Amino acid sequence: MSSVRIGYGEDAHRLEAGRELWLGGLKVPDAPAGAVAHSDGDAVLHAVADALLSGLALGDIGQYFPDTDPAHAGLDSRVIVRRCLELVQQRGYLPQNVALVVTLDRPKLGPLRQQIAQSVAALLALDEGAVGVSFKTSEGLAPAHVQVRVTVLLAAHD
Ligand SMILES: Nc1ccn([C@@H]2O[C@H](COP(=O)(O)O)[C@@H](O)[C@H]2O)c(=O)n1
Ligand SMILES: C[C@@]1(CO)OP(=O)(O)OP(=O)(O)OC[C@H]1O
Repeated sequence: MSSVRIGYGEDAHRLEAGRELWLGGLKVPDAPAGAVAHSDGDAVLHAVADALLSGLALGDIGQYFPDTDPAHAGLDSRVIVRRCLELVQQRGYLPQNVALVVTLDRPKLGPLRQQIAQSVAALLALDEGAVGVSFKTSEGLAPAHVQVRVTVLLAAHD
């Protein structure tokens, strides 16, 4: 197998008023709506986890954490990322850097950029500078929707 691999993941959730919005392991303050999901609905962490798995062709998070399993109701998505990282490490690989893009109309996430980068970096044992975080609006095309796309570079370790 090659010594470097690229992983790609994405996730989307419908947003509904009265729910919490979690992104990258952080609860977004004053969010007008949060994700409708079986777990905590953290689309950043779900996309990161899928990117880790896809880099080594290990499937996707639904196979490891089925949304039909009541045991996963309200699940803290950091648990999903930790498990996926473990699977990658067991195969001799470590993430090198992550690039993630969140598409969300409201609220503005710019003030949370550093905290999200730090949180994702800590989960993956990376420096904050190895996690690039971009935000986009949908330009009003999908106001009740959060979408996240993530790439990750994996490299074989000794
Ligand atoms: N939830 C969001 C969405 C976007 N931003 C920032 O706004 C700028 C413009 O975004 P466009 O989609 O209009 O290109 C850009 O700098 C984003 O970082 C944000 O902070 N929060
Ligand atoms: C996380 C899981 C499991 O609780 O469910 P959801 O929170 O609904 O999220 P989704 O992005 O649809 O991923 C599937 C499942 O693995």
